[in-house]
Amino acid sequence: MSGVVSCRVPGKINLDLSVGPVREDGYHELSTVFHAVSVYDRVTVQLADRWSVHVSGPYADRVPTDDTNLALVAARTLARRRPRGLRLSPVRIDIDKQIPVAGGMAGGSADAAGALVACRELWGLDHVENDLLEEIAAGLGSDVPFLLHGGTAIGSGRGEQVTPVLARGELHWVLWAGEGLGLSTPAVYAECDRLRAEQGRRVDPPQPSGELMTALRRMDPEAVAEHLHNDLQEAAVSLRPILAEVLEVGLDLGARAGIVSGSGPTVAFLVGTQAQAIDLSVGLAANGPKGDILRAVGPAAGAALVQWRASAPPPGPQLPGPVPG
Ligand SMILES: C[C@@](CO)(OP(=O)(O)O)[C@H](O)COP(=O)(O)OP(=O)(O)OC[C@H]1O[C@@H](n2ccc(N)nc2=O)[C@H](O)[C@@H]1O
Ligand SMILES: Nc1ncnc2c1ncn2[C@@H]1O[C@H](COP(=O)(O)OP(=O)(O)O)[C@@H](O)[C@H]1O
Repeated sequence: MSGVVSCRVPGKINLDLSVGPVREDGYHELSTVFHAVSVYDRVTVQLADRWSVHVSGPYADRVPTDDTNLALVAARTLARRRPRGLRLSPVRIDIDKQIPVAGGMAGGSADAAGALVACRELWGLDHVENDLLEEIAAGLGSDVPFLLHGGTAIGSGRGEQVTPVLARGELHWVLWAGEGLGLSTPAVYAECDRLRAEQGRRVDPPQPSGELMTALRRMDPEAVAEHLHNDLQEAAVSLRPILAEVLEVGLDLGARAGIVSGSGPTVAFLVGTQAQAIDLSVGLAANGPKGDILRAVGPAAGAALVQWRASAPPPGPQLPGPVPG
């Protein structure tokens, strides 16, 4: 196969994040409820003479374009799983980055999942079934398998074991992403451990919340709001105290609940309707600490192929405007 293949992939929030003890491999045992939301990156791949990645979009300047870019790592990892004797061309990867970076929304993992799905198609790797793709995804990062699935799902183990949750209907979210506040995931887990040790807290094995599962089956925003929970929130607020203010302003403005997403610092507010989401977005923009405000609906579908073009467009005249990556 040749041409250009594009994949659309969502960001996630965690409706429940229960962090257990540290394992021997250094990871924490988790029970989480992932929820994909309608904020999407687009990952486009095409055959090229050499490996490269180019990033555009509002958060492009915060994404590495060297060998550490997770989409590039994913494509190269998949290429190593080719059948014996088959030679695969390197690819050029273009990412339209709409998911806030280092925000607890798993944008890097999303790009990795998108690159896996797009490159499998581009290279025609039909032997790579979904199970194998998931195994490769898990090796790339704990959140990556979920971004292949999307929807709402329980994550167990270190988060890489994904079981879909039956949930009908949709939830409306307003997301606040602070400018320049990015948090490193390992630093937030370490702060969580530090706070637990300082307070002498016992750490129990993590459990999914039965009440949240029931609320999700009915997709009742009020009941879901009551059972949102994140064990990393205290650590994220400890490292970025402004998040306490963001949560307070959102709740004062009428959100049913607010929660730090994953390791943060993105804050997700749950509201009842689209109209309430618009009201809250306007209120947060006017009264909240400075940040990007995004409206989203969940659950969103996971990594999905959205475009095949026979060839790359010929280089056109240089028009003023955003410079392509
Ligand atoms: C916190 C969560 C919640 O969904 O997401 P983000 O907020 O980063 O998006 C995840 O657990 C992040 O998953 P991901 O970002 O894929 O992490 P990985 O690359 O696998 O691991 C990065 C580092 O995070 C810590 N880590 C991660 C997962 C886990 N169960 N226990 C951990 O202690 C470890 O320090 C590890 O070295
Ligand atoms: N394609 C990518 N998109 C975003 N970040 C990436 C990417 N590849 C590598 N990274 C690195 O991963 C880090 C974590 O980014 P991200 O996945 O957005 O956050 P989080 O782990 O909080 O969900 C970033 O700071 C960045 O250095």
